[in-house]
Amino acid sequence: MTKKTLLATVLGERQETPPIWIMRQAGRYLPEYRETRAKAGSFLDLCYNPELATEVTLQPLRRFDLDAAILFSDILVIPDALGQKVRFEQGEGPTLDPLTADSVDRLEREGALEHLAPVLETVRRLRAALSPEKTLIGFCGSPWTVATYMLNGRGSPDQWVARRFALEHPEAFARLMDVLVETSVDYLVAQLEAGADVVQLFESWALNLDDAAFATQVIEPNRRIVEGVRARVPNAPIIGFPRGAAGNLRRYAEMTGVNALGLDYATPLSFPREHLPQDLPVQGNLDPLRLVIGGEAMERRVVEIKQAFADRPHIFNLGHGIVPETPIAHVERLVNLVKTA
Ligand SMILES: Cc1c2[nH]c(c1CCC(=O)O)Cc1[nH]c(c(CCC(=O)O)c1C)Cc1[nH]c(c(CCC(=O)O)c1C)Cc1[nH]c(c(C)c1CCC(=O)O)C2
Repeated sequence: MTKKTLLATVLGERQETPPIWIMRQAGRYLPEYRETRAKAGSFLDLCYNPELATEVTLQPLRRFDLDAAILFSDILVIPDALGQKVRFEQGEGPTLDPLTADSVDRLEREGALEHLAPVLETVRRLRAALSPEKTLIGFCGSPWTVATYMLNGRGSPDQWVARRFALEHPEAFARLMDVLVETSVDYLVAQLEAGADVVQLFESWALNLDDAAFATQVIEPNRRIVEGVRARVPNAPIIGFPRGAAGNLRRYAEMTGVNALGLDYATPLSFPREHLPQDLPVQGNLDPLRLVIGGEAMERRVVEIKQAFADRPHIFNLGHGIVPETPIAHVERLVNLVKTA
């Protein structure tokens, strides 16, 4: 049997050479993505089109020797499936009609999974198309991160509206977390049943929270998702990526029970050695800006990251998503360096 090295690493096996994938590896830095994207209509039309979503998921693997494919979709398909319609206007981030304390109870859980059926069809097609040594990664947004968009109606640098809502309307906020936890569990279980090997929880806005808010808004919902998924898919392999968690990283890993911990690029390379269990797999954490610049700025750091995490299971990745201005040649060089240096 052919081994999936990335899956094995999530499960705790250290590799001589770290496996690699790149957050947002299918995207606008690839001309073939922009071409397929133009055919699809809106961005969400692309997410809900199994044929085109399968195609863009596979595009980066045709160019680079990556060890995993990540399902092409978005974290905001969840609010869209719950009846809070999401729009992606050209050249802007996502917009939604903001949720209020009253409208939380009007979210429609029933039928949410049916709405997501095309995404699950994409997972099945990917499973069939991928060669057996490639790991297929499914994902969802973590409830707090998804809630920041649902409550504010768009991205915001400090998540002010959502942080305020959580403290001012704790009961409505708890009901919102319940809906998101339950829907996310159903969605991730369905992805695993459709053929995903691993799922990642994207908690992109785990920053700006005091440790009490971090416990209720980040740790507890993520813990409930891990528990809920594993109740139906025993030992499901899960990567948690709490971006910006900083001093809360260790507690996040311990209390949620994720198999592997995604590190953002602000996490010091000494952090795992000083603060995390020796056997905990980590993922990360090159600054995407170094991939844009390339040359020494990138190459030295890649070697440092590999050395710093060489004593434990390590999945090489960026510390956040790849950006559209990234030169393709730099991605080629990165993958080469990770595999050989
Ligand atoms: C916060 C968040 C979102 N989406 C996601 C997050 C968490 C990760 C992170 O923090 O980056 C996750 C995401 N979004 C996308 C993927 C696909 C899988 C992958 O290749 O990693 C994944 C895993 C595609 C996408 N999602 C989006 C694009 C670009 C849209 C386009 O092609 O026009 C892609 C390829 C759009 C999107 N989607 C979102 C925003 C804020 C934006 C606009 C910003 C931007 O344009 O880059 C919400």
